[in-house]
Amino acid sequence: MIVTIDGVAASGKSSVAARVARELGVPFVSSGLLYRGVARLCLREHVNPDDEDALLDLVRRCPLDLRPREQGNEIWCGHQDLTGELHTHEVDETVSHVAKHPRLRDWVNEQLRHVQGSFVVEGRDMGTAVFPQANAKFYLTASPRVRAQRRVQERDEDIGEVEAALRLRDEKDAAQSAPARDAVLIDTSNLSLDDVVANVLRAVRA
Ligand SMILES: Nc1ncnc2c1ncn2[C@@H]1O[C@H](COP(=O)(O)OP(=O)(O)OP(=O)(O)O)[C@@H](O)[C@H]1O
Ligand SMILES: Nc1ccn([C@H]2C[C@H](O)[C@@H](COP(=O)(O)O)O2)c(=O)n1
Repeated sequence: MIVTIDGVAASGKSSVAARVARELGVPFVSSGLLYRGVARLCLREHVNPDDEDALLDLVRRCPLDLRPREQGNEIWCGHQDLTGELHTHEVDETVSHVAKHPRLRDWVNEQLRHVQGSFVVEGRDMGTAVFPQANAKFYLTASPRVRAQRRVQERDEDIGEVEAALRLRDEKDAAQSAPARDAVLIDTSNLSLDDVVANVLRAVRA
């Protein structure tokens, strides 16, 4: 069984996917971490994120390994665990540049399609481009203000700046972020995490 959870930035995709996967007893997979891993490598190796050929060369030289773990996914580059370096301001600013390239997206999608068995996967285009055959599809939204409020509880940042950055990332990611036609849309603005998880599980088990 494949369950896809797509949605806009900071809408709760990874928190919901992790909880739903735990309830279903299957792994959860975070596609955004692969894009974030490439952005991290770009910053480290001083590669231009707008140069697709250079990015493809980078992932050939420094292959990334996505490891689904119950407590969260990890991204490794050889013997180096990059996981702790993926949710920084710099990566947030770079990642949409990386994610706009079709051939780089093909590379990411190929890594994801190697995942075997049942799983819950989250991202932007999991229910559309990558796993159109999924058994259940969800698309999470929340107002930019609510998403910014949730983010500042995790990171000590200015709420206005966080909201502006989220709006900008939504715009940059819009091309690959349309909901699947058969996805259940959930506006989480006024729902707790428990409510969203319960709604998803109810629909999956129906
Ligand atoms: N329904 C909810 N109610 C309250 N807080 C929530 C809810 N959903 C998620 N959160 C909180 O909002 C924050 C962002 O959630 P999360 O990281 O899961 O979003 P995301 O969509 O995976 O983000 P990103 O796109 O940046 O990877 C987390 O602190 C999470 O605990
Ligand atoms: N399937 C995906 C997953 C992610 N992206 C891009 C867009 C985001 O800005 C970035 C980071 O993802 P997040 O951690 O916010 O889920 O990666 C994408 O284009 N397609």
